[in-house]
Amino acid sequence: MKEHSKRYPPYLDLHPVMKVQGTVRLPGSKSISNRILLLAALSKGTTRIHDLLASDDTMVMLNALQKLGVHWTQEGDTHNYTVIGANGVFPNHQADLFMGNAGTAIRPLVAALAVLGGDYTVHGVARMHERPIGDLVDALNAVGAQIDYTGNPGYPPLHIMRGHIHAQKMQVKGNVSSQFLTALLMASPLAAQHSDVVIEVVGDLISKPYIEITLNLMARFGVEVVRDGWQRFTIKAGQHYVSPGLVYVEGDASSASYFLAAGAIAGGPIRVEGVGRNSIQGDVRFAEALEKMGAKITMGDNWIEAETQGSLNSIDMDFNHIPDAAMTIAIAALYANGTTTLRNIESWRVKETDRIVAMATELRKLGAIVEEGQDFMTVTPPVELAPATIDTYDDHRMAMCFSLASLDGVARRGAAMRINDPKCVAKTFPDFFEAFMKIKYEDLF
Ligand SMILES: O=C(O)C1=C[C@@H](OP(=O)(O)O)[C@@H](O)[C@H](O)C1
Ligand SMILES: C=C(OP(=O)(O)O)C(=O)O
Repeated sequence: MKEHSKRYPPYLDLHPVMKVQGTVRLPGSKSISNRILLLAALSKGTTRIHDLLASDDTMVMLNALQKLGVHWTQEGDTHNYTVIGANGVFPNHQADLFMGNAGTAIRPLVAALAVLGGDYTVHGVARMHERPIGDLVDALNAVGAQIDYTGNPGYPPLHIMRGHIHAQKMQVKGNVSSQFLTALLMASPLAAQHSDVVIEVVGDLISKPYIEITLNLMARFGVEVVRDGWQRFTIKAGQHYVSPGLVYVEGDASSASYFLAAGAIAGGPIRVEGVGRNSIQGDVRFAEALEKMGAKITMGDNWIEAETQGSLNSIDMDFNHIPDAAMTIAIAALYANGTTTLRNIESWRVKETDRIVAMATELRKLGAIVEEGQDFMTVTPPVELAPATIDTYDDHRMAMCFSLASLDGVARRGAAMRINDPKCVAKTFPDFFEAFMKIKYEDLF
C-alpha cells in the first residue's frame, strides 16, 4: 500500500465559492475496514474484502498484520484485498508494531495480542502516546494478561508478553472510549474456547453506535454476542471466527458529513453514495442533525442527499452518539441564525488533538463567539466570516470540516481561507480535497 500524504503542499488556499452540487462516491468506512481486517486475519478461511479504505489508518493495520505473519494481497491497484485467515492465532510471536494514530487499529489489536500472548511492542506517533489506553490495559491485566507501559502509565507504548488468561468475567470502563469495549468484544472468542466470556461495562458507555458496528461485524464472521442492554455482553464458549467469504465495506458515514453539510449550507443537492438507510454506521444519524437545522434530507438504501431550504437554524443537541460527525455541526453552526450548542462531547479531548480547544481556537479566527466547557461548546456566528489561516493540529477532521467555511451560505458568505498542513486528511480520506473541489461551482447568474 502506498504512502497517502506525500503529494500535499504545506497549505491550501480556498477561495469563497457560491454554490455546490454533485455526487460523491465515498471512500470505505475506517471503522468497518479496520474491524474487518482484524476479523479476517483471525478467521478460519480466506476473506475477499471489497472497497477497503485506502488511508493511513488502514495502512498501519495492514502493515501490522503483515508483521504478525498474516498473508494478505491487494488486487492490483484496486480497493479489493484478500486476507488468508490465520485461524485464531498470529503466526509470528514476536513483533514491533507501529500503529500511527489509529485508535481503531491499536486498541483491538492490543486486546487480541494480549489474549493470544507473545512478545510484542506496540507504539505510534507522539499524539498516540497521549491518547489513553489504561482502561483497556487494566481490563486485560485483571484477567491475567501481561501488558507493561514502556512510557507513561496509562498510555502507549506498550510491551505485551504472554500471560495466563482466565477471561470468564471481564470488566471495562466505557466513559473514555468505546474502543476499549470493542477491543475486548473482538478478542473474546479467542479466550472463550472452554467457557463463556462475560464482559461487563462499569459506569457509563460513550459512542454506543460503534459497539453496534462491532457486534454486527462479529456476527458476519460467525460469532454471536448475547447482550443485556449496554451493560453486559456474553460470548458463549466454543465460538470461532469463520470467514464469510466476500465482504463489502460501506462508504464512510463520517466522511459523508462534510459533503452533506456542504449541500445543506450552499445550495446542493449533494448526493453521497455508499451509505444510506441500510448503513450499520451510527454516523448516518448526522443527517438527522442537519435536518433539524433546516436542511432538506432524502435517503435511499445506499445514498443520502442534502439540500438548502433557506438559512440554517441553530440547534441544541447531545452528540455523544456521533462524536466524529459532530465536528461538522460546529462548522454548519457558522451558517445558522443564533447560537448552536453541542453537548456531551468530552471524548473530543482525547482524540487526534483536544478537539474542543482546537475547534474553539479556529472558529474564533473566523469571527465566531465560542464558549467552551469540559464536555460542551456553544458557537455563535459572526455577521460576516473573517478571512483566516486555519491550523489543523494533525487532525484530519479539522482540515475537512473547516474547508466548509469557504462556502457561501444563505445567512452569510464564505471566508477566504488558508488550510495549513492539508496532508493530515490522509488519516481517513486522502482524496478529500479533490472530491471537495469537484462539488464547487460558481453561479454566474
Ligand atoms: O470504534 C470506532 O470505530 C470508533 C469509535 C469512536 O471513538 P470513541 O469510542 O473513542 O469515541 C470514534 O470517535 C472513532 O473515530 C472510531
Ligand atoms: C477519533 C478518530 O479516530 P481514531 O480511530 O483514531 O480514534 C477519528 O477518526 O475521528
